Amino acid sequence: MPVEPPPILSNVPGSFPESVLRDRHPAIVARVLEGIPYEPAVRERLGRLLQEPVIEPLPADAHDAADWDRWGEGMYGRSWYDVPFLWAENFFYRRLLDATGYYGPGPWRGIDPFGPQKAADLPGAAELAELDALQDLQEDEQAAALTAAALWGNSADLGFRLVSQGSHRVDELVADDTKALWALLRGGGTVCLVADNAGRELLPDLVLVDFLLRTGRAGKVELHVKPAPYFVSDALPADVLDELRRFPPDSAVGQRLRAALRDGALSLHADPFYCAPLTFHEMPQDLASRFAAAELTVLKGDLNYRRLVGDRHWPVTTPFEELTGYFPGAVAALRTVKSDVVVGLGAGAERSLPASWRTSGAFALVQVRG
Ligand SMILES: O=P(O)(O)OC[C@@]1(O)O[C@H](CO)[C@@H](O)[C@@H]1O
Repeated sequence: MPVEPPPILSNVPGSFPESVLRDRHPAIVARVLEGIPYEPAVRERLGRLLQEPVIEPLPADAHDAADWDRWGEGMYGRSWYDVPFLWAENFFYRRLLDATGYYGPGPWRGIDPFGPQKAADLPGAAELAELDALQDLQEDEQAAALTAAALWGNSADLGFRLVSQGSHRVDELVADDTKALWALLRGGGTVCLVADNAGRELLPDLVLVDFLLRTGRAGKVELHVKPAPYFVSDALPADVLDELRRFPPDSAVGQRLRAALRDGALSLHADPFYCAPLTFHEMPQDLASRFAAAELTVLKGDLNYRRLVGDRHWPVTTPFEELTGYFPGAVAALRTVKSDVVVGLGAGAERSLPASWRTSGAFALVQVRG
């Protein structure tokens, strides 16, 4: 295991993490307030969260206050910019839920602050039809098309699109282990798909799940989603159901997915770990056992990648296999590059890439450790 470089903080002027805290978080709050007519007390709490000079802990009576006391040891009372970026982002979303009363006893309990944005981004008939049509292709062509669709779907996250102007199509793969990925998917065992965003990313993910089950490449699929609203568009169990309702009643894909949920070939999981400020190195035993038993675990998205390799200043040439050696079982990352952490590239690979390649969302990677 290579020597660990320091964690990424947000206090470097002009850096990507600084821009997330300074620009993206206020934009996220503004969009939440546009979408839901929250009462004045909620609006005030959200305003105060954005102005907070130093990080305040959760109220002592929050159901998970003890967890956050532990995870946040040494963080409270400091500037949001001076603590690890991964922790700061995670706690921002937890505090946003606290401010909106998501876990409270009042009327806003269980209301997804990002719900209106997610609803507006649900796929339309054209997108569904396009993916449905893939069934007519040869199997290996379907596999390739679905990998690409699941990959570029990841560039559609709503937090990213709030501040990004560019195109959301992936232009180039900076690492492409697609062949190795499919070589691992022949056995009919269990595949864990750790999903990322709802809407335009979850749709190809679901069609991919159907393909895996339909072709016998997976005997079972576990679809892992977030237990609570997180990073704006991250998928919750309710989002999976919303998405399934988008398939027309006569869609064979939709029918098969619903049947797979009913008979257990497809199962949903929403472990609290997925909203904790931790990396996969600290995953709970239940998840570790599931990943160990799976033929392959596919991690979708930028944040899962950061949690897989560690949100640190890794040189890009750090071998992916070494950093993921601790992961219990074979693992694949399918990710549009939308933050600074990238490993597993060849020496000099960066030279031909534009300066903004790590954060533009125009580049992607498929990396596998078998
Ligand atoms: O995990 P996802 O949805 O692919 O991306 C999440 C993201 O947009 O949010 C973080 C910055 O706030 C970055 O990790 C990344 O840019």
